[in-house]
Amino acid sequence: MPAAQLEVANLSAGYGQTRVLENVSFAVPAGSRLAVLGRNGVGKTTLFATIAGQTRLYNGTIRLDGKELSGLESASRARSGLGYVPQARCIFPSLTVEENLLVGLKDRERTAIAEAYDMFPRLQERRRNFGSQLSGGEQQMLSTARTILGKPTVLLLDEPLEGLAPVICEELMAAFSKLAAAGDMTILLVEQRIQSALDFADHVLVLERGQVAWSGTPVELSADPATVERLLGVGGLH
Ligand SMILES: Nc1ncnc2c1ncn2[C@@H]1O[C@H](COP(=O)(O)OP(=O)(O)OP(=O)(O)O)[C@@H](O)[C@H]1O
Repeated sequence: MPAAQLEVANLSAGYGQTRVLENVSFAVPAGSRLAVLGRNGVGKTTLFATIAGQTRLYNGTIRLDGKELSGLESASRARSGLGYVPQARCIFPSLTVEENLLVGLKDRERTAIAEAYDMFPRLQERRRNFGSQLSGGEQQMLSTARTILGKPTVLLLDEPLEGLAPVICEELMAAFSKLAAAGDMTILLVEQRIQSALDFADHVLVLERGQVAWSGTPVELSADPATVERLLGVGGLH
């Protein structure tokens, strides 16, 4: 399946009575890469969790290639093509790397695992290790690989670089870029490492207090240090 377009319109969502997102709208063209940035607590994770069906939606629509997702359970959204790699790396610690990969596959061919190993050769080297024995970076690779084996057409990556060493960050970002270049997935990335996100993305959305505060290209954002300082709180990006 080719990459899909994601359209979010007038989205308001939160947890119970707590409203976090207010009237968020944006569209991500098929095959493109969107970075979602913002200070801590502005609602980035809530946005991804809402798209994935894991929060309370008060209002709005979420369309994947025109198909409305908002009434569907999380599992149905995944079957419709939505891949979600949450901030908390989702792996089974007591299963081996290979067993972790097989869990999602059910009756699909095992050959799909070769694609995961091709993307993350480290996982092949460690295929007999338990999830609990992996480094943070390897856990992120495994969590991402498990989602990708579901062949999503839109992929949400929530802070994949959190807590990882620079060399592992580079390895992961190179793998994500390769994935994006293959054209099968539209990728949305939440990341605190702003420069890595800007290097990756072709469009940027900045949230502030649950609303879209800025939208444009990485070049436009990099050229606007006042906006960067105001919305992201960093004095220059390098
Ligand atoms: N399960 C929850 N129940 C109630 N409030 C929550 C819950 N999860 C998050 N929040 C609140 O929602 C707001 C947005 O949090 P969210 O995690 O979406 O922000 P974020 O931009 O991803 O932050 P960070 O960069 O720190 O991960 C915060 O005020 C947070 O306290």
